[in-house]
Amino acid sequence: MSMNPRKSAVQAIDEIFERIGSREVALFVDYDGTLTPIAPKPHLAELGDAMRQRLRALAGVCDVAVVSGRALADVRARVGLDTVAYAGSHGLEITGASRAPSGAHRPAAFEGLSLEKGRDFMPTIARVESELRLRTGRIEGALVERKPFGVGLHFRQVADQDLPTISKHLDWVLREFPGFRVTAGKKIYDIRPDIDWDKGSAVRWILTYGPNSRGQDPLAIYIGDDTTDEDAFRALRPDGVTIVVQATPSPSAAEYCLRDTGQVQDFLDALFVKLSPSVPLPDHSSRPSPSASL
Ligand SMILES: O=P(O)(O)OC[C@H]1O[C@H](O[C@H]2O[C@H](CO)[C@@H](O)[C@H](O)[C@H]2O)[C@H](O)[C@@H](O)[C@@H]1O
Repeated sequence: MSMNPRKSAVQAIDEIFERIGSREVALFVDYDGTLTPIAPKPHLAELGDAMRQRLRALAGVCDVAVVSGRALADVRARVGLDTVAYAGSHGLEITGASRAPSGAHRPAAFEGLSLEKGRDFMPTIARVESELRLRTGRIEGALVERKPFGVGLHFRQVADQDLPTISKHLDWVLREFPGFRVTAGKKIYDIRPDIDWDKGSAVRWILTYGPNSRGQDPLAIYIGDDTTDEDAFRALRPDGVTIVVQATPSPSAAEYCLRDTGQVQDFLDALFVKLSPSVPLPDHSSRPSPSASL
């Protein structure tokens, strides 16, 4: 992981455009902390209309996929666009766009792709979920989030003195249910099947079986902010354009950075202009507020 001063993707926009050249772009974006500012609780992280408009517009000029740690059904409902593809449960479930963008003369993004990894783990995941609910149910602020292929244990609202108890229960579950691994994200422990598959494998799979099957060699652009996005950064370098969203410089495998979701929006605007110079930008009126402290 590099701590070298990273270039801002907004300031390095000309360099990124040079890398795009005449290639098609495949745009991958993470959800929490990238498209929406981090919120106190998972259900509060709603996608702003301005960001949705940008994704919709971009889906008309390049293939777009939202790659999230959330359940695929959850992130799809939050984004609410059927012209983009989705990967949920940190890449363990994938689906191509269900519709082509109207009037854009392009096929649906990553058309026909569909994948589920870790189905064999589902019965055990249900047991992990119920054990965690049982054991952390009395801890004020602890929240268990079930995804089809994993379980999130949130502690953003948990008092500092209760954090060791959270860790103790997590350790117990990991001992009791071998075959799982845990990723520490932003005030969350994500318990997922210990298989060789992550957001990096997911985007590589999408690139292999998506656009390439139409005879293209797109340039991947990946924007993300969290631990599991690092897998995608590593998988896509050196060809892909990798952009970490972070308020202060911290170690990351990404080549470029953006400060917050407001800058993500600025970058998406610039990308849209590059890919479709003759089409007017969507409305600029509503901007997300910068990410709160992470
Ligand atoms: O890969 P992502 O789309 O970034 O998902 C990562 C996790 O995001 C969500 O949790 C995080 O965001 C919440 C809302 O902003 C916040 O309250 C929480 O503390 C963060 O960890 C989501 O709930 C998780 O399932 C994802 O794994």
